Amino acid sequence: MHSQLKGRGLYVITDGPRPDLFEVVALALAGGARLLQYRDKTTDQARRLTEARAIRALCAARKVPLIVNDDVPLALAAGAAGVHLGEDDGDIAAARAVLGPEAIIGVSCYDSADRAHQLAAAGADYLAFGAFFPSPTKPHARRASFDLLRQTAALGLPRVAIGGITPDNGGSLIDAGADYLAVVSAVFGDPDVRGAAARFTQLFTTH
Ligand SMILES: Cc1ncc(COP(=O)(O)OP(=O)(O)O)c(N)n1
Ligand SMILES: Cc1ncsc1CCOP(=O)(O)O
Repeated sequence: MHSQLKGRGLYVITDGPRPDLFEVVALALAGGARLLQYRDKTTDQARRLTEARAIRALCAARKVPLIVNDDVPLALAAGAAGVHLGEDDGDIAAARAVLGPEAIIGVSCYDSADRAHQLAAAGADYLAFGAFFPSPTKPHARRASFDLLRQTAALGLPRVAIGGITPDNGGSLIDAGADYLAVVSAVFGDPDVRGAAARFTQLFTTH
């Protein structure tokens, strides 16, 4: 188990540019987020690097690992703790060769226990499953069942749940075995970002 992933908690994910990006990231961290992913699908590489570096500094102040979505070169250039890879984002060995043995490499397993087993054997540091609920951020995301969390417990890796997670439904995923709840809209779409993050954080004390 990667030393920076031993706990449980809220994993917040940004969703593209916004004028108050640094402010809302700081508020999510103040609300107790334990992992932060920089996710920006635009092609403005210069802005993406500037933002990722600034967010890395915010994360460092709270000792929260920064994960970059999709983009290994950006993760390296920004000094991020790691990268999140989906099925179109290259393999774990290639990312590890660039980012080094200490990097956190997380992977999307979608709705597949087989994929989770393969990627665990290939050296993934965490396994993400979902979407568990309809996602406002990614409405066409594949749907996953709660059983997947139970079926993959024996792999011994942190399991991340994603997709339409709210403070009201998140507890059920923790009860089913999720170590981290990955959230975009229910944190960054809430007018009270810090309060929303704190409600998720609180779930891990009651579940
Ligand atoms: C924690 C976490 N889980 C799943 C995803 C989705 O990754 P991917 O399948 O690559 O899809 P995009 O994020 O690229 O739309 C994620 N980013 N983070
Ligand atoms: C990136 C991603 N992959 C599956 S669902 C999702 C988006 C999650 O966002 P939200 O928390 O708003 O449903």
